[in-house]
Amino acid sequence: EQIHHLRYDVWEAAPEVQFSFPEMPVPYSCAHQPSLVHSSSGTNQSPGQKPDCIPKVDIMFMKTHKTASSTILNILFRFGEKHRLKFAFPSSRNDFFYPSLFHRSQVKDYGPGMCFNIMCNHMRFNEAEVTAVLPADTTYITILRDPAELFESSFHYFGRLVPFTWKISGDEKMKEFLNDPELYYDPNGFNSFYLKNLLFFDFGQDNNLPMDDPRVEEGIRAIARRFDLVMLVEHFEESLILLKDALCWDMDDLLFFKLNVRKGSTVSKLSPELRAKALQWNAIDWKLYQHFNATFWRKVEAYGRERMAKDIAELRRRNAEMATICIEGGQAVDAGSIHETSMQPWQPIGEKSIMGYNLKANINKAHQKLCRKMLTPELQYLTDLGVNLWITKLWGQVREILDW
Ligand SMILES: Nc1ncnc2c1ncn2[C@@H]1O[C@H](COP(=O)(O)OS(=O)(=O)O)[C@@H](OP(=O)(O)O)[C@H]1O
Repeated sequence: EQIHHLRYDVWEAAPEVQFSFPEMPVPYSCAHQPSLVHSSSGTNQSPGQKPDCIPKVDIMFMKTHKTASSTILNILFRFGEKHRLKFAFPSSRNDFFYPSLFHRSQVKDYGPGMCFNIMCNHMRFNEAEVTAVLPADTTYITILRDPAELFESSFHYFGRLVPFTWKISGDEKMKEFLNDPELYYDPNGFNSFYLKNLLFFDFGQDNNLPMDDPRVEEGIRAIARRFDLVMLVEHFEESLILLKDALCWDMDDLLFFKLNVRKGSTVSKLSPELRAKALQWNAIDWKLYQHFNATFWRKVEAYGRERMAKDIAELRRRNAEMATICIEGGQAVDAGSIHETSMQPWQPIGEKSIMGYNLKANINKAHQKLCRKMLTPELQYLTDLGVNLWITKLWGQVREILDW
């Protein structure tokens, strides 16, 4: 949930300032290690983990759009707090000036040689700049979603920020668009990337390439080379178990509630025909998804199907237990029914479709803090972690005044 249109109004109005820094690679982690030393003594090991398995704390999470990435962010925020890690955050807003390509100068408090452990906010990926900020052995992770579902979600969430959609008539705008995309789509149109190959664009690639352009394959290969783990929304729990394995984490670290979920009535059903059209329209993302779908299942295979099933059952049991402990009514509710403003998620323009949670009253002391963190939406959590989101807040206030 972002404020991308402001990028142009506020930031692009002034020429973009790109500082140049002396090259100073970050050779090793700067983590505070007490809790890790503790776990390496074997007292905090998950069953099935090697005794010398020390949690990895240097992590780059490429936060793609509409891919359950806010749920993963919440997991990373809690992990970072638990181990007192240093986040490379943006300043003044919740993304690294998306959709401009990432540059190290966008990192809050950045200076040459500075060491950060976790980078996880929305950005347009730019490998050379990202690797300049993080330790050399950082683990790179990301998540993809079926491009038809992603397109549907993005059309709902960002459609109004893409001016060429304004001329689409009727109630079923997405269907209308997919029936003849070329009639409406303008590759140079403002915010057009939200509606074509958004994943490929997020990875810093050109989302308008024809399929036979060699840069499509090259782009996919570059992502495969850089990322250690590519998760899939459709197999979210399997993805988390693979994450636990890749990072030597505990099951405790994976507990989550689904965040940024839309109410069912605002999800447009994709008929098989419409789904085929959405995949054809987002053909690069479909190729990307298929590639990493294959590597994903090879990883599951290597992990062991039975072991995976056992771990998923355990994760589900633990999550259900947490829902009973933390959530009033045990599930997400519409924005209008959320009592605390600090639990209100950011909404798309002109909508109140994103659901949120109410904390249970009288949660036992041992769980109070964890429950609140698990249910706190991204913007509020970022503020709690010390990011001053003045641009985001200003935009929120403008919207309130205009009743958007
Ligand atoms: N755990 C889990 N499993 C499966 N799906 C999940 C999960 N958590 C969130 N979601 C769905 O992800 C969509 C929100 O994605 P993001 O948080 O990445 O959105 S954003 O780009 O940060 O705005 C949003 O999809 P839509 O509801 O289709 O819009 C969420 O419902």
